[in-house]
Amino acid sequence: MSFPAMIRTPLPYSTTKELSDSGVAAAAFPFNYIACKPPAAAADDDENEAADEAQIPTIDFSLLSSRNPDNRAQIVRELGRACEEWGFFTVLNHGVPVELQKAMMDACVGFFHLTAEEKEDYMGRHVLDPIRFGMSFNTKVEDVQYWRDFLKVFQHPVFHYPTKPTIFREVSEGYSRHIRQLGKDLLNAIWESLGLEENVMQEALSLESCFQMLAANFYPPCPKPELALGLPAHSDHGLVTILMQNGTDGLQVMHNGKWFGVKPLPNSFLVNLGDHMEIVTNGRYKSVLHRAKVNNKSTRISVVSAIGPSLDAVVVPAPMLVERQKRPAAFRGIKYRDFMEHQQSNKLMGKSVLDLLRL
Ligand SMILES: O=C(O)CCC(=O)C(=O)O
Ligand SMILES: [Fe+2]
Repeated sequence: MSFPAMIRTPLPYSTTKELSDSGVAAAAFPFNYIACKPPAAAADDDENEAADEAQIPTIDFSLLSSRNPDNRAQIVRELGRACEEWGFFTVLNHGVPVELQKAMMDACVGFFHLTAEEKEDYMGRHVLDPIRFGMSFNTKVEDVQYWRDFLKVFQHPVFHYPTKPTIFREVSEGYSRHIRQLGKDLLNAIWESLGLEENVMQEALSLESCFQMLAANFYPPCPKPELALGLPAHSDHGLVTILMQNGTDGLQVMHNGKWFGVKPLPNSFLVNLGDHMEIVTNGRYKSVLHRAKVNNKSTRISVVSAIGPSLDAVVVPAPMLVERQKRPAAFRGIKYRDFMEHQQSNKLMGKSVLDLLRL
């Protein structure tokens, strides 16, 4: 087995895009980007990646507003099953205009194509800063860097936007409103699937001032995709995450101990449950581990909307569920802001932050 030549000193590129565009990593792959074992040593992992065709649950969102109560009851049951068995599903007929999705994707592309100097305004910021650009996940604490640039923008309860490209403001304002409504409708159906009352949950999580963040991920072509990762295995911090991507695949979700490659259906959103869903349901609906692979052919872009409780909410397992499950609360409460800050300031590692709260 031959290892590629490796660079051991830090590289003078301020973004992953610049590094990819430069072509230097093709000649000598930078040592600090090696996140995976070389293929020959990773035979076990490869076996785990076999099952791409498996059916990820699909939810026809239009049935949630059906006049026929049997249709709604049926889809709520299906949603509950998808949450319980996968923590991950595809949403079809979601009502978000396809032109708006495309415009949002284009605005994100426009941002990543700004010069490194223009993006630098948003670099090196605190993890709770409402607009933040960076590479990898958190370069301050990581030994391994991930093959990714990102833009994170807080959109609710206060709407923020980067000033360039100028179209970003208008497009992301409309997109965030549609996605927030989709998220709220999904949450209400999820509460219903558990027999929880909408207004009780609304109050417990202060959902009128729910936190919403847009994270745009830019994974440029990587000359050694088998050695690098776009993002390592992790769960998201919020309640639900709603994801769209450009035409390039790379997302994998963990299901029954195996990695599943996700190939989204046209005009669909992928939804995964976050750690706060696991906390509030006392472990009944679990957050799902996922990761992003990279490839050596084309840039992959994912645009991810995280929807969570109010940043000031202290989330605990819903008392009604705890009572019904006849087992004690499995998590202690923490303010959502503190949870998020902790996750974003440390190395991204599986469910490491949620694990700290287990009782
Ligand atoms: O790029 C993807 O598909 C996943 C992104 C992701 O997991 C995240 O931003 O939290
Ligand atoms: Fe994620």
